[in-house]
Amino acid sequence: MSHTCRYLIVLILAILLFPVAFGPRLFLSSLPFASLITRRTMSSSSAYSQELYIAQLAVQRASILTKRVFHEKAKGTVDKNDKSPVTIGDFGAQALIIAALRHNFPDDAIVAEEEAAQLRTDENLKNTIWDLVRSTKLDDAASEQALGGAIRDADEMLDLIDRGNSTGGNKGRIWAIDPIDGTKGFLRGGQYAVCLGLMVDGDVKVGVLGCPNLPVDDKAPLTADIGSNGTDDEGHGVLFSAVLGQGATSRPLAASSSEEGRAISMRSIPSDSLADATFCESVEAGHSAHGDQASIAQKLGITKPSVRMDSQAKYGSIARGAGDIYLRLPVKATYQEKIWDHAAGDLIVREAGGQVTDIHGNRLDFGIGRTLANNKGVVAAPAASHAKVLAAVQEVLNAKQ
Ligand SMILES: Nc1ncnc2c1ncn2[C@@H]1O[C@H](COP(=O)(O)O)[C@@H](OP(=O)(O)O)[C@H]1O
Ligand SMILES: [Mg+2]
Ligand SMILES: [Mg+2]
Ligand SMILES: [Mg+2]
Repeated sequence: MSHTCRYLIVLILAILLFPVAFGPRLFLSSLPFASLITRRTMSSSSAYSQELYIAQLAVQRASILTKRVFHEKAKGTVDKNDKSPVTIGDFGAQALIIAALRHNFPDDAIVAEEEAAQLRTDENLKNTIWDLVRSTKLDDAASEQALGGAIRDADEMLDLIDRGNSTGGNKGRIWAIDPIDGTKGFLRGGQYAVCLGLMVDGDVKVGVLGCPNLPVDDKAPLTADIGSNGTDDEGHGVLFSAVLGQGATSRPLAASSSEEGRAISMRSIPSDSLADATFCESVEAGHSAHGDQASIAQKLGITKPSVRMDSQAKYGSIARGAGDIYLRLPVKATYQEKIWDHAAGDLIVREAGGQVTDIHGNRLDFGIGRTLANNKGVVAAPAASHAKVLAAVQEVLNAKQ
């Protein structure tokens, strides 16, 4: 065999063996469809896998608490003169999530919606919440252990709730918590979400949404949901998750942590045929401008009526293709959206193939504090049609001026 021939054989062998030697991920990542492959493999060794695992368990545990609150309220066990049951759910869920984060990531900062001041002056309220918190556990002992187990006493619970007082910013690791998003939906037995996101240097890296009243089935048609008395059957309760660069998934909220999530993606609708699109918006007319949103839909040729639902369940729903567009146009020019109302949903939609901006076309800026002070409103749509939707938003808003 000639020298050149031997050289050629070695070269061919090296090319063939390269993927084996350096791992299939490296090989696959060089292929054009790599993002599709990595989207389906949120493996336990990927970046932020521990954060995702803990966030999912923490949201699952907090959702168990909120469901208990809903059903105890429905049975009339909460005194009418007491603080509202949603307040009980908010405080309890926030305490449980922060306990899990403090145990696992003690150096991380936390921005959470609620604070404990009210509880410190109301013994009755404090004890009601403490009763719920100390008795809410995950079924699986190992998972409960991973979250650090029980909170010591009611005073520690109050201190944990107040650990959510970070001012936020664009430095380091900061968790954003909305223990119950869509308070009004929760009270009506409609949609609500337990929301948790991790930002690193102002960029959302991990997002988890627990939606106890959404259908588990990703293909279930999106229906207006202003209240259904709290569904609590096998077919409801979904957990949406995303890690930056790794895609978005959904799985039953009641599933064990070992159950792999299903990859979800937004529906791809050609931007010239938006007539078939489904758009969703808040139930509350005070939270987004229904009139402007109807005009935008009309401009886009959308014929179906909007689907109104509370909370970040809207982000989850469009991310799995149950709807297509989420519009949240400001009612008052002075209102600043809160980071905990959007952090998880923004990432889940983007990782599912969507684009999320404000009404000016800017990405949501989570790095300037507890609010999205640099943004106005939200426009979320499949990436390919976002520009067209945004143009319609701006036409409608400009025509008002
Ligand atoms: N004027 C306003 N404009 C926009 N959002 C508002 C608002 N007043 C309250 N909100 C926010 O709207 C959230 C609910 O959103 P949605 O309308 O999509 O269900 C509330 O979250 P909470 O329910 O956690 O308080 C609250 O933070
Ligand atoms: Mg909220
Ligand atoms: Mg809330
Ligand atoms: Mg609130």
